[in-house]
Amino acid sequence: MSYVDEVIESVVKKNPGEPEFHQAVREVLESLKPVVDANEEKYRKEALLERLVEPERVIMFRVPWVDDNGNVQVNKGYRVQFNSAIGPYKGGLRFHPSVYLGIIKFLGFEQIFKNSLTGLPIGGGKGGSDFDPKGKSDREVMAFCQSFMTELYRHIGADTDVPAGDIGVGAREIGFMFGQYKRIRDAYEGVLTGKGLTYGGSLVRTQATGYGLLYLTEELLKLNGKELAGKTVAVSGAGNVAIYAIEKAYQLGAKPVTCSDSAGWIYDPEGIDLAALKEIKEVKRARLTEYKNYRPNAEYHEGKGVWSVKADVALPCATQNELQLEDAKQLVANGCFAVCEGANMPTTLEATEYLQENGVIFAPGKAANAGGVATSALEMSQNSERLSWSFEEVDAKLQGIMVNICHNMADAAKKYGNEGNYVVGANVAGFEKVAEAMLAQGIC
Ligand SMILES: NC(=O)C1=CN([C@@H]2O[C@H](COP(=O)(O)OP(=O)(O)OC[C@H]3O[C@@H](n4cnc5c(N)ncnc54)[C@H](O)[C@@H]3O)[C@@H](O)[C@H]2O)C=CC1
Ligand SMILES: O=C(O)CCC(=O)C(=O)O
Repeated sequence: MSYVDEVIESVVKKNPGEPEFHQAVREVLESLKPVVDANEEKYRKEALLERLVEPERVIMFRVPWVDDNGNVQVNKGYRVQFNSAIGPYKGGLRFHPSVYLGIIKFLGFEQIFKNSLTGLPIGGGKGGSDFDPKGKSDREVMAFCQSFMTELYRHIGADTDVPAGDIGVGAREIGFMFGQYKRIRDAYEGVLTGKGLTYGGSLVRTQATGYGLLYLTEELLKLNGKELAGKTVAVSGAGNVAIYAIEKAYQLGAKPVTCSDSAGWIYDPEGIDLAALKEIKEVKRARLTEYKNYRPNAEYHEGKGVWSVKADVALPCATQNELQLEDAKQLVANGCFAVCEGANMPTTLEATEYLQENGVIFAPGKAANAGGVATSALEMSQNSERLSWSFEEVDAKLQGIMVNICHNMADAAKKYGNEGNYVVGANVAGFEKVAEAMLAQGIC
């Protein structure tokens, strides 16, 4: 059995009941085989892969809070500090009822390579809770966030671990958590990113993941002799990533025609009405059923279905494993030629393989959605130097980072004999820097 297969087998055995974590490890390690084979003796001697798949620290805690009816509620809280070889732990917090340890571990593991790909000094971490902000009042969300931070504060800091947002955690939640951290620690520091602009946030962070996804998509299409302008785009999700992916798609001359939430999806052949979408999701925090009030001619369907629409480019921006084999088959049958992941691991392994085998340009999330965390790192830099950069300055840096990621992953794929396989390219390019740093720092 190869070294990679041994480690995958041991991860499955030692981490029972965590299929998403197994999936993420399998996807990364299998694509690293050419690098691992070339360095097997050294890596085995240092147990490099065994250390890579084991988080440096896992923190799990109780989050008690009182709801508007005076009842005590209890949620689970997590922070997985996965790898600090190249910088302080960095990665978002997810508040969603589906959160359990396996989800946070898969996200933290992915974050190691994504953060490395940005070229910035940030390690990998992720956290969250099974708390569901949906349907809660602002007071309840604040009570929860304050309780969450009352435990988390002792494990994080501007130079140790810097959380940010993810599903269910946006500007409102970051604000409540920042306020509580400051109060407990009596320190005004860049301990979280995605902060409001009046208290240390960076311009462009709100838009960064969606914008970055489109910058990379445009560059990757160019690299493959195609262009984004004039193309029809299918987008899933209706949150932070999806909204700003749609916005930038329009700016680059493409036409996004779909979006979705966990209850249903919209097909608007005229192109998604961005102002309506922002009002429904960012202001009213309502369901997509409301979209028909703004655009009576658009279609609303319950359940899943975005990938059945005819589109040239697909951008999954909702959640893990939302694009499955059957969806991939439909996309290919409808002539889709590129899938770029805005969400983390939205495409299953089988669907990814099918897309690649059928000549679809496929950009994995750890490259394609790295613009969010990259801009978070730019927020950290601004906080350290007590300065704020202009929108244009941050946006230009973001664009440069995404173009670099695109070329680095393409070059790495080519170097290891897998030209055009951007899954291999992104994983190898992200891994090489982390591996070198881990080896240089000894057994730790
Ligand atoms: N916010 C960020 O900066 C980054 C987010 N991501 C990833 O992008 C994805 C979306 O995150 P955000 O837009 O930030 O979250 P969000 O909370 O703003 O929006 C999530 C969207 O996905 C939908 N969704 C969630 N679970 C779903 C399910 N089970 N079925 C169908 N739809 C579902 C929600 O209805 C919502 O529209 C996640 O995978 C996240 O990890 C990746 C990089 C950075
Ligand atoms: O901005 C950050 O620190 C993290 C963003 C994030 O959660 C992600 O890249 O998946």
